[in-house]
Amino acid sequence: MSSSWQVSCSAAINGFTSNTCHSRNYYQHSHTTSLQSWKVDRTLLPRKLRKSTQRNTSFFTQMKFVPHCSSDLSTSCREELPNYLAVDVLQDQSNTRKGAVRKVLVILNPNSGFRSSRDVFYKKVQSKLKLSGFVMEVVETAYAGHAKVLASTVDLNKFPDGIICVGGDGIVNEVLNGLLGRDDFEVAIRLPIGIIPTGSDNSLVWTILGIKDPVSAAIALAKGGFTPIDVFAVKWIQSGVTHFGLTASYYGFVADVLQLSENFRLQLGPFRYVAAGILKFLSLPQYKFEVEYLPLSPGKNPELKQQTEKCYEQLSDGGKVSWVTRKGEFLGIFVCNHFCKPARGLLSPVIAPKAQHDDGSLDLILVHGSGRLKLFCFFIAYQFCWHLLLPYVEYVKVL
Ligand SMILES: Nc1ncnc2c1ncn2[C@@H]1O[C@H](COP(=O)(O)OP(=O)(O)OP(=O)(O)O)[C@@H](O)[C@H]1O
Repeated sequence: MSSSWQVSCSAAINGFTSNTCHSRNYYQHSHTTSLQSWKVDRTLLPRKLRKSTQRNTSFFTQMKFVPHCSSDLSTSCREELPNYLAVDVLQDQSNTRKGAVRKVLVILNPNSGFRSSRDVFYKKVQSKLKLSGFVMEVVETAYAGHAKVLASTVDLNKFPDGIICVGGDGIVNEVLNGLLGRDDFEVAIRLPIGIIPTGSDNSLVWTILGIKDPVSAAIALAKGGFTPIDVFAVKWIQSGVTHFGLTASYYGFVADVLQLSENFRLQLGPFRYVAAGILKFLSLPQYKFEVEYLPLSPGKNPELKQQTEKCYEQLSDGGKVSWVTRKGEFLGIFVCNHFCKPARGLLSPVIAPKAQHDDGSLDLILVHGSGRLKLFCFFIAYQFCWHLLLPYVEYVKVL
């Protein structure tokens, strides 16, 4: 069986954000057959959108996205961002200045993580947001995909200041895809997305802003500001379906684990990943992929020279950048938009230590080979962030 997909990165997000090292900000592609053959056809539209002037101050992300048009991307994204006034989270609501009122839709997933979203939001977060001027309409998701439907149909005029997601990376990803799937996506993508992390992992918030508890997230939201984040797109060529993401796209072992883990969500909650990992490890299939990628030219960023050297040698003559092909057995392929730091775990290792969430490129990690021993060594090394030193691991920045 073969599948083909295309990745394009044609946008950036300003503000804060959405997740995954696990996640659903990441796309999970996997097969359960013993031998997998995938054709990977990736196109990354290289323009970076301008960033918010207020950075790293909140969980609000504001997207500016122009899909599939590299030429006019920069001009299409020059509009000024809404100016979020910083307010004191402790101020009394009666003193809230005119203009500081922020009307937002809150999408709450009651099933996220340990299913504590309701408790966390109503007991610890809501009052703080109210005090800082948020006027909220709260909708609880009733089924998987509900957040996407809400984001794709919401009246943008009713909630001009954004959507706050109370949940994990999956909910954020649904909102992202809902907004980008609208007919008026060019307007919708300017809507900020905020996150109150109550999910299993919330890698996006943790990685990019260093915040993992909901109260800190609420305070960050109250303070205002944006964090720019690139958006990448994964297009399944055969079906024509496109998914957007902020965190990563996984293929091979990790993708299979994420997929399998969904079977244990109800029983195990966040511990489902460990159970699925052990099961998949014990029944490890062989994964065979054909990957084509466009390495980032070292000329564009001298600091990246070392990282891309290996691949750059393979580029064609005349300074013309060409695709690099890798074919064979892989334990896994990671395509990361940020360095992917899991919010849980003792050592908090990162998968792609050089990945930047706002640099207009993706970091590709190819784990060559097959077999449990190699996989075990990879994950042990990963715990100490030594995995890139392994001879069968290739790391390259790609467009
Ligand atoms: N009411 C619901 N019932 C069942 N599934 C839901 C419901 N609401 C949302 N979902 C699904 O649950 C998925 C996971 O939700 P979410 O990301 O909030 O939590 P999580 O998986 O615990 O956290 P993380 O994504 O950080 O690991 C979402 O992608 C969504 O499709």
